[in-house]
Amino acid sequence: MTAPNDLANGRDNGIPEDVLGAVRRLIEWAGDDPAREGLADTPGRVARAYREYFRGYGEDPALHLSRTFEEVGGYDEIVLLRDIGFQSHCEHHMAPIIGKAHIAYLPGDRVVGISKLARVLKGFASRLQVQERLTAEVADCIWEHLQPRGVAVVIEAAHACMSARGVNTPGVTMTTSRMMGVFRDDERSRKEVLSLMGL
Ligand SMILES: Nc1nc2c(ncn2[C@@H]2O[C@H](COP(=O)(O)OP(=O)(O)OP(=O)(O)O)[C@@H](O)[C@H]2O)c(=O)[nH]1
Ligand SMILES: [Zn+2]
Repeated sequence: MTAPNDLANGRDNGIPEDVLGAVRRLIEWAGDDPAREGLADTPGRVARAYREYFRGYGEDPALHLSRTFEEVGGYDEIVLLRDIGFQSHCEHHMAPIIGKAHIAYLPGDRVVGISKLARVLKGFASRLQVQERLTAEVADCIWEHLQPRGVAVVIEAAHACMSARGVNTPGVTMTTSRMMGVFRDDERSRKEVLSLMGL
């Protein structure tokens, strides 16, 4: 049943009743009363939050790399976007993964607007993920669509499924990386990009 307040404000229009019902059932299963005043609008809020968390299923991150430009004054060194904060959700527990990414590439013929690298990250992060796949998907997408001479992606993140449950160990971060092209093949380039990342 749709909660009265949700009917009044109409914000749950378009959210399937079985989705609202599933959240109500989870609240009940956790031990609370989904009909009490403070929880009456919660299924709608959760459903809308899911739309935000998982908006990545509705987008193709590669499209962010379709607008490139050539005129960069002959610049042919590393381009690095450092400390890009992001959040995702682990596919095992649907718990938050919160961290930062460093994304670098060595341009070939074309460069991309720098915000687009963060958009690619957010697109893949807004899905159920494991950190290894997120890292690989971001690197592969840039490699394939920008055709640079090298790509380096390093992600450092904390997993709420480790800090807030299970092994209950806050303060742990996981680091993953994917190096492609010169950053994989050439030791000096790899060292340079890692040093620019502050690693
Ligand atoms: N490699 C990897 N593991 C992850 C990631 N996110 C969560 N995990 C782990 O996925 C594993 C799932 O293990 P299971 O034994 O199936 O689940 P569980 O019984 O809930 O495990 P615990 O978390 O140890 O309680 C756990 O060890 C998590 O820490 C990730 O991004 N990468
Ligand atoms: Zn997990």
